Amino acid sequence: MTIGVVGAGAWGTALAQAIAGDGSAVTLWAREAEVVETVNRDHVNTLFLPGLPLAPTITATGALDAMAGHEALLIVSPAQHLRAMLSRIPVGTTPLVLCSKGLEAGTMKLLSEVAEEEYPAAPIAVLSGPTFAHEVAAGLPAAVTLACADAALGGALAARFARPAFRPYLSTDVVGAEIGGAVKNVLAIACGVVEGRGLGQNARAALISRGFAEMTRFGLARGARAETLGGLAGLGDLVLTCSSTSSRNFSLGKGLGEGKSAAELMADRHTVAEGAFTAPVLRAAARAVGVDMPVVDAVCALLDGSATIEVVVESLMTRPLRSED
Ligand SMILES: NC(=O)C1=CN([C@@H]2O[C@H](COP(=O)(O)OP(=O)(O)OC[C@H]3O[C@@H](n4cnc5c(N)ncnc54)[C@H](O)[C@@H]3O)[C@@H](O)[C@H]2O)C=CC1
Ligand SMILES: O=C(CO)COP(=O)(O)O
Repeated sequence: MTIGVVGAGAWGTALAQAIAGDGSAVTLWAREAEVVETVNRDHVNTLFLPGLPLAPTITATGALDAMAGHEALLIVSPAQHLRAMLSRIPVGTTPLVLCSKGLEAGTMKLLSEVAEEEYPAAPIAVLSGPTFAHEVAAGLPAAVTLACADAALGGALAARFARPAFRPYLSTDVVGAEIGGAVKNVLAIACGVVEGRGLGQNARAALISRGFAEMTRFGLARGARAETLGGLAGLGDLVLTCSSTSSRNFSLGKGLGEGKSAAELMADRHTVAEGAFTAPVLRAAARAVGVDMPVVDAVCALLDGSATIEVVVESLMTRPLRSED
């Protein structure tokens, strides 16, 4: 099965590197000419994954036409660019493995719904889980959820991607795998705020736990399975990104906690903090299905500057007492 990877940010590059780990050829589409040049000439992605030597069997291209003819395509564009990217690729019936995390602004759609709209004949899979790109690219052990409604295709893709240090677990719950990855980015911002403002380890653990309750409520309302949300793509990724400044979302929250504005923190960044884009979409999507997500609401208020951290913390802590489930 020949593999193409669309999007040469940190994650697309790390996935190409993992797949090329057994000597496989991988085609990597990059938007930036500098990335195409340095990957092909020096076997390094200077812009998004500097300092990590890449396999020589990775060939970068700036031509989307070159992505035709692969047996599977991994799509790793930022969520808000995914539809536009897909519309420019000759996909046809090629299986698409969605590796981005987010919801589409405007439509509130899951990325699998966007892909299905663009290419109704292409089978869709989702690869998601606790995976900092630099660790995967360095060959450190990691495990992911590989979700595909067609279990046989999911199994074939998982077998193609599995490496001694990269272990996919199978699922048929595409919706659950996607919702886990999209929601955890927003919750990671909240945990970063706790860190930046010095609100303590207890508050962070409470946020992870109550945030997971929100993820579960929303996920179940949208048809996800509880086991998926409690697995690698949900709880696993939530724990990872809520605990480390290696997470761009956590770091964004930390900056907010230190008193900087979202506009200041988002200006000039060339890497993506998906949670900032997902938060208002998720708030609207949750309201549309009648699900209460107070932590997500709080993150939205901090991002748009409509409430201070003190107000947000007080309102979370003084909500009417309720049962935990
Ligand atoms: N970095 C990580 O550790 C992981 C990232 N992801 C997800 O992968 C997706 C991509 O993130 P990264 O690879 O980290 O990106 P990145 O932050 O390293 O790089 C930014 C990416 O955005 C692309 N981009 C910028 N403007 C664009 C436009 N107008 N149209 C299309 N593409 C554009 C750039 O070419 C580049 O590929 C995100 O959804 C992220 O949540 C998932 C797992 C791990
Ligand atoms: O999704 C990720 C790890 O699984 C990466 O998290 P950040 O986008 O917050 O860096």
